[in-house]
Amino acid sequence: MKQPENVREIVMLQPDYMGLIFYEKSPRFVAAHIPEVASEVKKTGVFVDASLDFILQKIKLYQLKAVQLHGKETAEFCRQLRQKIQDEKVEIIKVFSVKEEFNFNRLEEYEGIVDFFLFDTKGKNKGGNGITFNWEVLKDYPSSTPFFLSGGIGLEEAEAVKELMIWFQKNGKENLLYAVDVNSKFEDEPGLKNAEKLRQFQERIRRS
Ligand SMILES: O=C(O)c1ccccc1N[C@@H]1O[C@H](COP(=O)(O)O)[C@@H](O)[C@H]1O
Repeated sequence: MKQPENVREIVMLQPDYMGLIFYEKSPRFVAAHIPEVASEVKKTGVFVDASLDFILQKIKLYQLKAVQLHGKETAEFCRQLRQKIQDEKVEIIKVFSVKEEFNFNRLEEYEGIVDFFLFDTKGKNKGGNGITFNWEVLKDYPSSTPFFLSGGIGLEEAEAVKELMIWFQKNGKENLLYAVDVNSKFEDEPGLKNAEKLRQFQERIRRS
């Protein structure tokens, strides 16, 4: 999200999280003022290999409730960030890019430091590539840290998302697939979300 009026419109849909991208090379880079949003909507800063100071500054300025680390941030970096924000209730979401396969051993050193993992598709850009990955790999997810599903999710993927949610429920892992992260497939232009498409998506994935 980056346009004030669009933020107001999308908040009405009561998303759990709302992403603000603080990566200058992104067409979604937040340069404008972002209006206050209801406290239930967690404003999430998306960063790519940013410095600790830069992240801390944005947390304060935008009252961020979560940070999404979308670069090559190490576990040690996440630990330092956690230490700096331990008095504020700011969640840390660490992103991993996936294509056909994924080595889940990579998560181990982040366990207990970050709140969530997020799986996005490996692509030519750091994020916002608009392409899905092979979600079958997630059925081998070995961790107890909940994760966000991301990467190229649009209205056409609603049924497949629901099937995956049901699979996790049926296999006693209902708390692991914690959230579904959508981005470019719901835009009229980069950074401008289409409220009607998002409403339809919510309706489709929430329908039991
Ligand atoms: O969207 C961007 O421009 C972006 C730039 C740098 C890092 C992350 C970015 N977006 C994140 O990418 C994923 C997937 O997006 P999409 O659905 O494939 O468009 C999502 O987490 C965005 O927050």
